[in-house]
Amino acid sequence: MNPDANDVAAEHGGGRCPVDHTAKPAETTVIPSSQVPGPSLGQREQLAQWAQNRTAFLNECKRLYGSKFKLGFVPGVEFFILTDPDEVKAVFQAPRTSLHCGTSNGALEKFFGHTGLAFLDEGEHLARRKALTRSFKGAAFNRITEAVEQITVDAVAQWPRDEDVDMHPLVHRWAMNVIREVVFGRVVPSNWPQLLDGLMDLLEINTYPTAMIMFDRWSPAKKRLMKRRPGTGVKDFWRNRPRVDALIAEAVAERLEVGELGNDMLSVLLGITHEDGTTLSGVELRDEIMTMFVAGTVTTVSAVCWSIEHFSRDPERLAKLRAEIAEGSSEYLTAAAHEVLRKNPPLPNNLARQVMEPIVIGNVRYEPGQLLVPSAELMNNDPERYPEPDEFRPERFLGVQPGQYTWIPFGGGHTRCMGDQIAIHEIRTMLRELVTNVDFERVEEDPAKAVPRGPVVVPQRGPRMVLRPRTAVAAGH
Ligand code: HEM
Repeated sequence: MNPDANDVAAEHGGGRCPVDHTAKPAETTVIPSSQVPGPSLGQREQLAQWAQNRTAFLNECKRLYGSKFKLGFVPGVEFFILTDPDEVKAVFQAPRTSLHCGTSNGALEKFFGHTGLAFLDEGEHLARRKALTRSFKGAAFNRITEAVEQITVDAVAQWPRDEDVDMHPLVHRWAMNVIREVVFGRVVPSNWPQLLDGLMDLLEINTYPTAMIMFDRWSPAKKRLMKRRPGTGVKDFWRNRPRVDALIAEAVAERLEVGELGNDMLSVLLGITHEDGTTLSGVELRDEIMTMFVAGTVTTVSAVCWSIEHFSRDPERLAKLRAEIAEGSSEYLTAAAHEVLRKNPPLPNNLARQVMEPIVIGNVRYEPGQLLVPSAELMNNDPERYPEPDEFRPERFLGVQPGQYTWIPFGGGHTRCMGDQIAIHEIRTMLRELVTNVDFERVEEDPAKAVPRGPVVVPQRGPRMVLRPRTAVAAGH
């Protein structure tokens, strides 16, 4: 039996805990998930509303139905959107056998295959994640964060000045170079320029609505048909994927020849053995490497682009950020990174967990096959927690750590983003380098609309900017 909290407090010489832990929790009636409210609109209409203005649709559902509601915009799939921090915590802490994460990542299968970390569950996920931790923490983390500084200085120095540019591809190439460091470390493959171009071409599919369709699962006949259909990006995707696969295989073969192993991800992957003693296959290596190049870039790029969007529209806060940086402090910079991830979580509603065995969360019993979705978008923008949530206001996070179950851009539990600290470092480093060296001149007056780009949400058209060089005096050199 667990010791009573009061006994523990007394044993450690503390006063009595003000909460009576012996009190029985109030009886709650467990209801079946069929009783969770939700719009009575048909599937097509829900999908149309989601596609037309997802944020408004979700906010309206929350207003009408409360902190959790049911949506059914995909035939045969019931989504339960959750926004109560206790219920979100219960989802993140649920046993691995009750809720699966991997099985609900189908739309990304076309990039990652299904043997990478994001697709694994239960024991396989645990083992892979444990092995990979060495390439994210400790000495590896220090190596990566040091490299991010140089990669960022080099990138910003090369970005065009005094011309109208779309920031997205520039930021994306920079983020790819960071993940190159995570994956390959100091032994950069000799085909990296080709691999970088191939990855950028492959991810162009994210600019089409097709990106979130599971077209990998189409029949060969449908694949042939869709390849001929213009404006879907599918043909180019299928042309680019084997090219990228071959370049990754070449890079792996080169590493095996060089034989140098360290704490980079490829080294760690090459050292993994399955229970039967076999090492990871070429497909498994590819899937894991692709997981990093997709999961670790599209998200960070979204956050950096939103940071540029917000600061380019807010001269006062930009001046405040610059003043702080000039003083050698970084509290406001960190608060800005937290705020951008609050206001514009790159993955607004992508934390789906599939119910594998009946589970009670809150007062609801969910059934196998249903999808539980903690909504980062709704939670991070709750006006009771974050007054005037539409305002970009880094001050909210000055001296305040974001809550583990109320600020969830990185998800949570055993599948919480592995690159969260790297991502925060990237956002901070890029923001600092940019605001120190350039002035932003907006090409478009109006605030950028939030538009989907594959799994993430980004500012429409980039944002587009003219980067004006700051004079040495203005930059504080
Ligand atoms: C702002 C940037 C980023 C955001 C918002 C973000 C967000 C997320 C989210 C929401 C998840 C799913 C978490 C869950 O299911 O609970 C995830 C998973 C993951 N992310 Fe990130 N991510 C970012 C950057 C990165 C970076 C830079 C890397 C790699 C260096 C990375 C690697 C991963 C991996 C490997 C997973 C799968 C974890 C697992 O299944 O165990 N992410 N990320």
